[in-house]
Amino acid sequence: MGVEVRVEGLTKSFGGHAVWSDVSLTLPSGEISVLLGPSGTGKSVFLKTLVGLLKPDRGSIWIADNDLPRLSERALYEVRKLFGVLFQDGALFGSMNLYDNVAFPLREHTRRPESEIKKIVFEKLEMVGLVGAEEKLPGEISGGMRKRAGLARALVLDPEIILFDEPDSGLDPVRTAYLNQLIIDLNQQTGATFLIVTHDINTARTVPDNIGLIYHGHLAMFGPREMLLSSTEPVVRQFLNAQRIGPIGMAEEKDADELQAEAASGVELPPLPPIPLQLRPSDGAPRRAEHAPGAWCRENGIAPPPGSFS
Ligand SMILES: Nc1ncnc2c1ncn2[C@@H]1O[C@H](COP(=O)(O)OP(=O)(O)OP(=O)(O)O)[C@@H](O)[C@H]1O
Repeated sequence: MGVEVRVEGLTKSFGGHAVWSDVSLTLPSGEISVLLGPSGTGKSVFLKTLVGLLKPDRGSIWIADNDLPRLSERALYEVRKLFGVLFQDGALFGSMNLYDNVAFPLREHTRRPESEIKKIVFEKLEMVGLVGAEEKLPGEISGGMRKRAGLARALVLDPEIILFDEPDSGLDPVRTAYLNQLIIDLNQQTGATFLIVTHDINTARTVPDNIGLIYHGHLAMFGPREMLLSSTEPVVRQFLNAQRIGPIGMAEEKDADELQAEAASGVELPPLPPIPLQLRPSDGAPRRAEHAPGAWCRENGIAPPPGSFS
């Protein structure tokens, strides 16, 4: 029912260039965490490193008493079964219909009879609302349906940890809202630990229990949602409120001259917007890891922006 993932001092580079260094964070068991960051800061690399597709230069990824980068190939193969991954485009096989795509991990990794496979495939297709589309090829359905099919496939081995790489990319706002609700409902049903990489600020503000921000080769901040949504730390504040004013420039970090010019121009950031309530499961029940709205702010003596949690 979900496991904790503890990352300690993780560093990854390609050809001597560090993508990010010394990343430490804990994904609490059964909770939803979101990872944000400007394009190219290595969020996808982080997901691939977590699941063992890329090897870090340094650091640990602890799941119970297994340190993933130090496991043998054989042991890693077993631990990988704890993960379900939804890749950006759904990563479906174009020549297979949705049924066979979803059945694929079961046929590859288990010896279950076809009758049992059928039962599981239909259960997962039902969870993502795709019963009736099982005969379709990926090329015959919309992008949103492909994401849901990829999600059904990610769920098929009953993972304890689910990683989502930009589940909302290419979706319109309405489909994104439906997908976010589906993510909350799946978290409620499965109790798995979720990590979502997204660029969608509305998703980041309403879906997770925790938020992390990667910027300029390091983890700028990771913690409870209310901590980041009430933060006045310049990078966090700029990114989570989608502002141009702040340390993050068009392509990279602004230099000192640019920041000075910005300060001299007298333009100020607008006040922090109210912190919204977290999305709840469709049946209106409290989330598994629900913390009372405003509890983190109260416990830490932080006044939330006016109008929060209403
Ligand atoms: N296998 C690889 N070999 C060499 N460089 C790589 C490899 N994979 C990723 N990179 C580099 O690592 C950096 C981070 O890439 P990544 O795709 O993780 O960024 P991202 O934060 O997910 O970006 P986006 O938000 O645009 O999807 C990029 O500069 C990319 O070119």
